[in-house]
Amino acid sequence: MELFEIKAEIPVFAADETDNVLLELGVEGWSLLEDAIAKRAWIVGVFTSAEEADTRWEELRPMLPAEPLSEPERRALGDRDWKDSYKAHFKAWKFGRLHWVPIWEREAYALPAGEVAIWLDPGLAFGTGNHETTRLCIERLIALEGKSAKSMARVIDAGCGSGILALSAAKLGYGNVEAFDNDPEAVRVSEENAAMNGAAGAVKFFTGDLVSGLAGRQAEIVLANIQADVLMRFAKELIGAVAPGGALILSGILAHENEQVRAAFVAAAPGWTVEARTMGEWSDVLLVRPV
Ligand SMILES: C[S@@+](CC[C@H](N)C(=O)[O-])C[C@H]1O[C@@H](n2cnc3c(N)ncnc32)[C@H](O)[C@@H]1O
Repeated sequence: MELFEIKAEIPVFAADETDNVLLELGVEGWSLLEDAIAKRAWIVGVFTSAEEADTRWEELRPMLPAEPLSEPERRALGDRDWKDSYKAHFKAWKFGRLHWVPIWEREAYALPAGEVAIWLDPGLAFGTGNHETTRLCIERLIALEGKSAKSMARVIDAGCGSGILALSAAKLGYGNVEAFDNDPEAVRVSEENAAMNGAAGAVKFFTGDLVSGLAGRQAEIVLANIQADVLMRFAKELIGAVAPGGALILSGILAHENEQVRAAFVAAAPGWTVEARTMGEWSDVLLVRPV
């Protein structure tokens, strides 16, 4: 059965109210999509024909609590289950000798000899690598290769989402990788992804937040791709988890937030070196603790 998606951006301040309207009206076919990091929201409908999508949009539009920011975009999803529509957004990509590939492309994917694939099904967890915030972390992780003996170095992935960063670290040869998320569904997805990559024992995934997950732990590399305000709120815990000589990679930071995040961490970790880079509208911060 062919399906059609209709998608309109709405003001993020109206996201909760829009969700309530959908619930109260009991309207089927619509859902709310939020990007908490980018602070954007969309209303998305999936219907069985383009005409139905347009009719349902005309019915819904007057009931919305706020005007959409633009006219809706329409596209054919093709012959697939709508629950799997997230798959349309995940495209294989590579950096250095690592490739991140949707698991449903496993049979057909041509992996060059000597290169390494990480097969992923992110499900509803964040982390395909198609987002700049993940790529910034991966590029830092690869740039840090060779700075410490990987078999000995410890890695912590705070806010692991699909497990992409932790699994990448394991594939790069880091021998002691731990990863956690405060969303148990993300931990479940990460464990499934680990199993798909034959890395079930290579990474310890667990449910935890930035306090419980970091308590009593230190690593040579600590990765945290979480939004800026959360990073700053838990700066003490993140800094405390970095071993002497180790690195803290922070991402999920909009470029215009970078200065504020950097200032907060420099104040909390005096004497550490700090650098930052931007990718599109996103940025990272790398802090290195003196030995
Ligand atoms: C932007 S995603 C990053 C996922 C993955 N690490 C990546 O780089 O693609 C942020 C993740 O952090 C988790 N998260 C948010 N706040 C958290 C907190 N206080 N403690 C632990 N995890 C948190 C979210 O559930 C989400 O899975």
